[in-house]
Amino acid sequence: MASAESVPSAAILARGRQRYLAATARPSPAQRHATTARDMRLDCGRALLEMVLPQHQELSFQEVSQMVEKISSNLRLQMDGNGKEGKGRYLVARCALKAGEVIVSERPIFEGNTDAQKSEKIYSEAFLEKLQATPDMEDDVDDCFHPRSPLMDCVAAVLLSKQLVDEKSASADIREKAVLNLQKFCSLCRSPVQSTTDYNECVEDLWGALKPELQEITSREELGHVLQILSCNRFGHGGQSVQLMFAGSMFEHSCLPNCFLGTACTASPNADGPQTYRALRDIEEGEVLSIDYLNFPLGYCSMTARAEAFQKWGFTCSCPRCVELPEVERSFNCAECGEPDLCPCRPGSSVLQCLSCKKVADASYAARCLEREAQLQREPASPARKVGEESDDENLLGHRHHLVVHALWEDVEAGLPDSKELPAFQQMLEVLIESVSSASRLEEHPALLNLYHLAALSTQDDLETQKHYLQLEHRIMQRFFPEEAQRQDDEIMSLVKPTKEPTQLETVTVGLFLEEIAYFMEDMERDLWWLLRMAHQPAGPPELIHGDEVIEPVDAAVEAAIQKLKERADKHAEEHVAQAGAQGLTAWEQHLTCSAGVANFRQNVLEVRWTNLNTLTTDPMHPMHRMHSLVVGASRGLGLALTRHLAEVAHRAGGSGGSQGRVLAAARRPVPALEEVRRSFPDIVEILELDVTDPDSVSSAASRAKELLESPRGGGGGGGGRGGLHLLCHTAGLLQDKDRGVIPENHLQKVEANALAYSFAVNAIGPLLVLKHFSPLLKAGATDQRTEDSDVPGARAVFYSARVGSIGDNATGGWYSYRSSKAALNQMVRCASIELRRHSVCCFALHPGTVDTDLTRAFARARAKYKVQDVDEAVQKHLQIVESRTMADSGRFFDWQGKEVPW
Ligand SMILES: C[S@@+](CC[C@H](N)C(=O)[O-])C[C@H]1O[C@@H](n2cnc3c(N)ncnc32)[C@H](O)[C@@H]1O
Repeated sequence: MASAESVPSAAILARGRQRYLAATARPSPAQRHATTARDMRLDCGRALLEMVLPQHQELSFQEVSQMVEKISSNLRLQMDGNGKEGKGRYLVARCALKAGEVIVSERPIFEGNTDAQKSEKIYSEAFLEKLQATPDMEDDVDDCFHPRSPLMDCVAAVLLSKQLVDEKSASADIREKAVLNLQKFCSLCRSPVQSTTDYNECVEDLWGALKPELQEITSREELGHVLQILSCNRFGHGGQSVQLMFAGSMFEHSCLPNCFLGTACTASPNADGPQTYRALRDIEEGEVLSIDYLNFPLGYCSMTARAEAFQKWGFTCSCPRCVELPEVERSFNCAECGEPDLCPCRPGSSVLQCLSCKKVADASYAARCLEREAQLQREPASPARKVGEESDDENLLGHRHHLVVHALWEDVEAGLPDSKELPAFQQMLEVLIESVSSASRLEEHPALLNLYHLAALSTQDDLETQKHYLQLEHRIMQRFFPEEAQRQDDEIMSLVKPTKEPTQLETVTVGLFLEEIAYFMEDMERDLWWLLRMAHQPAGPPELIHGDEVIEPVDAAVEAAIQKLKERADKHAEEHVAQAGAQGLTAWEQHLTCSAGVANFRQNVLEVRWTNLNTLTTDPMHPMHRMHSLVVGASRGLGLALTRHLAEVAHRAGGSGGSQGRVLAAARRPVPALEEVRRSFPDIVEILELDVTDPDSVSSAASRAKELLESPRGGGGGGGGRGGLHLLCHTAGLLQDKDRGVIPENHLQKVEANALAYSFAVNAIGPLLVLKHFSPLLKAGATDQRTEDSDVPGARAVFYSARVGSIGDNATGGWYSYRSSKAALNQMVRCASIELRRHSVCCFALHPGTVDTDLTRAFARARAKYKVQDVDEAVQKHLQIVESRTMADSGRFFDWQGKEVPW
């Protein structure tokens, strides 16, 4: 899977400019010093807008801030200096933000792509005959005059927008939008060091190529300014696109940024869709927000090289990486301990100190290292290869030195090598992974997504290692692109889960999914996809949509592929079918499982990469299938659905001799629907009588549960082992009970002491009593399932609370008893989480959303206002949330989408 590799402007911009613009620019030193960045911006700001749109006003700082704050309520715009000095405008967090959280999401004001939609018009109408691409120029889209250059496409977008403002046939709306975009565009910062004259040659060429009608609406000077704005603010996707953002252009730079441009490219690969900036780590309210203008691998270089790059933007970076931290990008091999950790103790220092053994290198060794570095920098040949070929005496550069890393990066970008070179490829990836973490001082970084993915692809012969990389990749995806992780999870799930109706799937995810298979199965991807669907779709395969085209999977080639697969499966059948059969797979799945490649795919991609969605349904080996759970409030609604779902999961996982999970369903009395579930799963489900308002009943239910979990199953089979409980789902709760006078009071005068006390008894005191009496069982279960990873809970307790119980979220008042009893429950969950943390029991509160149950049916208005979820789908989601919680989530409050709710 490709990572979301959008990078800020000047990185790519610098490349584009170097190739064309900078090459043609010949600023005289006098010019360079005569006009500073700030002078340019201020002195020419008004002039530029007047030039572009004579009848319109330049935006003031207040107007720009209001617009920015309207785009995202997380942002505040501030100004440093008086315009001639300081860093100009910059963004600040208005509130605390969590890592991965979206800070701002906006569409580009102007955009250009390699498919050059905008410039095509200008090219065909204006200068096609003058600037036709020759075959040898085909791929050279970095040249800004290439007909498919994204830079030229973006210039064209600006010119066409300007033309539109005066176009009588365009609607007022469209013209207004064009004006606003041009106003925003003209308010952006301009490339500081190079003045308009730097662009003279480029401007001249561009001007000469323009059709007279277009020349009429612009000027050479204006074109120069447009190029300057593009230079300073350009974002882009590799060499494929140029995007001009408005709020996004206000981020300042830091080499240790707290934000990143984090649009998962799989969500909208070609779209002029919104670009998303996210938090790279937790951010406090009032913190200055920054992104890395250079990104990895461009910014992975010496501090001096970075400083040179920043000169193009006219600033000197004063972040800790540029000023005080050891320069890890220039690591040498330590002569004392042999570790590759000897680096300048501060940026630019010639004193080298080892980060491992802490020894300072003697002056002569340091001089040899620095001399070797300088020599390699002067030599054009690849230093990584040179380093590999060095004699011991010259083997001075550490493997994380930027000269080595850049050469490795190039090799890795070339893609997976032949199988015999895979081990070396993995080593390269390991070095790059280490380098990203050490330079960013972060263990989890979005740049690792693609590296982990490649690492997983390159380890197909070692399932355990592959699993490890897929897990790491999935963690990065969830941390930095949570919505995309969820979207993929849902789509993959729909791919492997039986549904009644054939559905449509986007090729984006299917493509990723097939990429995995294709790697193992050569050209059989579409057929395999079809087979997988067949295996799970009683109603036959769905349509596969690619753009507007519906791909018909069933044809002669597919028939042949099926035959081929069957043969392959048969070959492995003897070894595998018995095992697959024991896992309860269908005949088709058995065939698929038997294929070594697909077995890889199933085990590692589905079971690991999409762990949390898959475990409960298709992975019989997952520990959650052998866990013992308790559902309190199991007689109806969510509790009943949870009981049924957990029982199905335990049943599907099969097992015997005590290895099968058990589900204890606690209810005030056993209602017919619950009896029915018990009858369907007699070895799994046990009903416990429990009234949360009666302490004795809770205590005896806990004793009974202990007996059941310790005793032989169903009076005969294996028992529950050490009598532990691994999951407690407390769903019992009360919103209204007319017989007891409990109503959602909308007025103080409707509050009644007895009703209030009863609400508290059911919603707050009851759950705490349940936890009091069942916590010994949870602790035992946690001891049972605890792993070496202290982040992974041994047992989990989820308490169904409600967002209306959040004090921070209460804007409308009312519902006194329900709100306050749920608030009390929240506090109790928090307290218990602290007490139970050291036992590895994770406790948290969950807002289930509006689910189609008896409770919500009584509230027609609420149902109309909120998305009502189907109860079975809802409990599956809840269990995914339960399962993906780590100990860090204990004592917190989440909603049904896994988003945190304020207390
Ligand atoms: C993309 S713009 C950022 C917004 C800009 N500050 C403004 O007022 O519009 C880039 C410019 O911001 C300033 N800048 C960004 N990061 C900076 C930093 N870390 N230190 C000083 N100036 C910085 C430089 O003038 C740079 O040319």
